[in-house]
Amino acid sequence: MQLPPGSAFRSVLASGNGRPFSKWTACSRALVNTGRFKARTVVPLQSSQWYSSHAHKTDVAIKNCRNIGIIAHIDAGKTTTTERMLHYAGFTRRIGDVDSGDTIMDYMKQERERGITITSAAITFGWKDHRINLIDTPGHVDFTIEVERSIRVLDGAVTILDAVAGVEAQTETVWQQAARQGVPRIAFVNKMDRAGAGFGRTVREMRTRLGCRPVVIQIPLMESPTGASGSGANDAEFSGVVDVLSMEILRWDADSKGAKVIRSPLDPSYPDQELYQEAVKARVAVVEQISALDEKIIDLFLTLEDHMAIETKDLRAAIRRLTLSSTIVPVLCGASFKNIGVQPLMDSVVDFLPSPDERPAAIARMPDGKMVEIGSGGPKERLCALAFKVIHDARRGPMVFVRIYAGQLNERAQLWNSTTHAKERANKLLQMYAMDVEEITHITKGNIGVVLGLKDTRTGDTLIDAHDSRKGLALSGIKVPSPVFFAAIEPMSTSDEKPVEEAIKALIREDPSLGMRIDEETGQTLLGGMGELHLEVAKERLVSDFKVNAEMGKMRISFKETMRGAGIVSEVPNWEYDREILGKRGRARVGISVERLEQFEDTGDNTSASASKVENGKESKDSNLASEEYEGNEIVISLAEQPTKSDEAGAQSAAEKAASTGTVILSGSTDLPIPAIRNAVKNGILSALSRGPLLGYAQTYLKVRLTDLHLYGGDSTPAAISSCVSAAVTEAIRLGGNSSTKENDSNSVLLEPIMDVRVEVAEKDVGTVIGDISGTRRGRVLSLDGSSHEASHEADDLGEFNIYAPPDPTYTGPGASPSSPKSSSTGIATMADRKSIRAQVPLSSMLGYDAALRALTGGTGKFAMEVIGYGEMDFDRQRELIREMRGG
Ligand SMILES: Nc1nc2c(ncn2[C@@H]2O[C@H](COP(=O)(O)OP(=O)(O)OP(=O)(O)O)[C@@H](O)[C@H]2O)c(=O)[nH]1
Repeated sequence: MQLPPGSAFRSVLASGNGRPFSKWTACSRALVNTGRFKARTVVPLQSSQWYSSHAHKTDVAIKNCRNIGIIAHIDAGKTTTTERMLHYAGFTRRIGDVDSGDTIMDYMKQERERGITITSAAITFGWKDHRINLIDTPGHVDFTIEVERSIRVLDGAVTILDAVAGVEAQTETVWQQAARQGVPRIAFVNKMDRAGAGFGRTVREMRTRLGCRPVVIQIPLMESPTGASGSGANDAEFSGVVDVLSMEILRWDADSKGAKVIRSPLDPSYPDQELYQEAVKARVAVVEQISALDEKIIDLFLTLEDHMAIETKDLRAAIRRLTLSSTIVPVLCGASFKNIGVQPLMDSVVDFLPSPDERPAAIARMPDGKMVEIGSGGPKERLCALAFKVIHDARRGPMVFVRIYAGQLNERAQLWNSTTHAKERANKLLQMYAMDVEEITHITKGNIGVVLGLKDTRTGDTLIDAHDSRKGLALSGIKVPSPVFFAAIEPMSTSDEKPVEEAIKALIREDPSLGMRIDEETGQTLLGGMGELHLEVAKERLVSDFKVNAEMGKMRISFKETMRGAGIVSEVPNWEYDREILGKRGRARVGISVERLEQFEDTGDNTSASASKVENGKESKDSNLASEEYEGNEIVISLAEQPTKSDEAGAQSAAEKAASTGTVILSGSTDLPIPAIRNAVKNGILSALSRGPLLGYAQTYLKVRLTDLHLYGGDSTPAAISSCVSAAVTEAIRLGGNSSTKENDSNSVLLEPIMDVRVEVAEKDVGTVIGDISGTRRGRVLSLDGSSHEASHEADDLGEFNIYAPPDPTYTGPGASPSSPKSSSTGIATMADRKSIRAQVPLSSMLGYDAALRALTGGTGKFAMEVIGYGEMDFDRQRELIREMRGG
């Protein structure tokens, strides 16, 4: 399948599971919306290490900050684990229960109703003198930008896996998102109490399906409640963990709801010798795995010559080093629901995940186009913050979640939004806790907080000090994919039109992956989104949160258009525009060239491979100051004024330089400054690209270059320049296209969204599912069982890394350790003998796939998918679609 190079984004789209993703909720928003918002009312809860340590104060040393997120598959236990974290950190008096819907995180209406996470935010709690900012990463794939934006501000991630289900399709997807952004990860294998739990199998799957180096630092403790015969007993249950670094047994006191952790040494005299021997085996494995990767440990090992003699602190320090560099992934286990294993997980967050200053410096683009590092300039560095989330609050206005990359943000600071070029004022600063909201005076570097009072700041914008001269400084923001679905939003009456439009704008400010445009033919307002659920929720929010009267029409796929034939260049060297606009003459003359960008063959390499291709492209474009990317198009406007006549030699060399760099020397006369002209040219190009000639869809994969510009003094207003450029671009596209390959009377072609699909099915269903994908659904199967995936993962060279995975006592399905002693009658084998199919399929063929897959697999199949770009539609489908859309 051909995917042109501009397919820069990879947005997650839809889940193949009847029930969508996570419930971990934007408690901040919920608190506000439900009147639980209590500024200045932080009530210290008793026995909290957090309050006693004062780690919640805003001035916690940066080395003691952790900005982390939990990434997981649906139902893996994210909410359950988070509730325990907050409780054990002393931030909630009681543990909320997911199943009765009374968790801290479960307030937002749509989330309660649908049981999913819609928005993401951050809450702060303390653990062992550290301040942990837990940033929500919603799992539902329709809310892709939520995931991207939270991963963008994370310094580290906890991946929760379900011990019964193992690595699932969606785990892979979110894992890859974190991997693409180089976020260090630790793993927690949850639900170890369930029959069919397979810790060892899950660890092996991490190696084969996630392509990482899992290092097991805990093994499950299985004990008989009757105290019968240790871990080998038939009635053995999950009762704790063995810390193989410290060689200790950890049990949780049920009376204190797991708040008390009881540690006891595991030494050669321990009665359950089977457990002791397994723990020794695990520790030996850790030492061997780490010494192959870390010089300090190999040196220690060569000196001590004993795997058991290397001290815990040395091992932990090495694991930290290797986790920070994303070389290994430490693996822990537990059962959050049974209050087992959460505190060591919190310790691991502190011990193994990076502080903000241990992460590579953030990169920002200076107004002159140069890329610079932000945050490495010491304490005096000026403020630079990224707005990573906007929540609309009816009473207080927008709440903007920011992460500070440099300097400090003070209450009442005058700010400059260098993305929208607008002045802003930080009226109030807030810190969000589990149950409370605290008003604070400042937010320091590396930290996360909420700003009130910002009027025009949107998700992804960069904020700097109002007096900073770097006015256009932009942190590499969150890439916003263009919507792949749209639906008409119909106000109920004319008096509802304005409120509906305003409400949609507010929604888009919160969630830039929504889009709005007006259909020129019907005059309808079209709302675009990343999935059917995404649009449905947006519509519901319009009605319930914004109280507007509107209905939503049928959802449709958002196609794109482009010039037919890769590499084709179409030029309009002299496009003259001379028209009256509102009684005033408008004139300009431009030269434009439009090139259809090269296509590349997506080999089905893992996402990171394709993403890196695009990233490389972006880097090279970034170094060309005149070039910008818009929705897969490249726009090149390099403009220079005419050199003055008095400097003939200078004029000549400037002209030569301009010719060699492709810079256009402005001719004619004008009073407009170059930036204003450039802006007018850009607007003209964007206007032409926003509607294609076939069905009016946005155009993509085009490189549009300004090749000439002549202005006629006062007649060449910005509006005249834009209109002239727009008409020239449209003409170039009309003339372009490869006539030798065109199958109809147009030089343009329709493009459709192409999905990267991961399907998990039982082995017996593989043939049927593959047949369906490659037949009816017009898809291309890339791999079976993640083989190509593994080869191209971030950890390309996993070398001779030997996996250690303990036996799985309650599991005997395929993939179980040979020594697994017991069998399971839970039907889990069907889950475990599953195969993973990876394919590329047009989105239009994936509509309703959830039900179809269930029917094909007797309800056991699962899938996840993300958009990887747009592919050319075949001629018959294009003709059919055009006929349908144009009404015959
Ligand atoms: N047996 C068992 N069940 C658990 C455990 N942890 C979570 N659960 C259950 O698993 C289900 C999902 O847990 P959640 O905490 O809601 O998982 P989540 O990842 O937040 O789920 P979504 O928000 O739906 O994506 C609930 O019914 C929990 O009670 C565990 O350790 N053991």
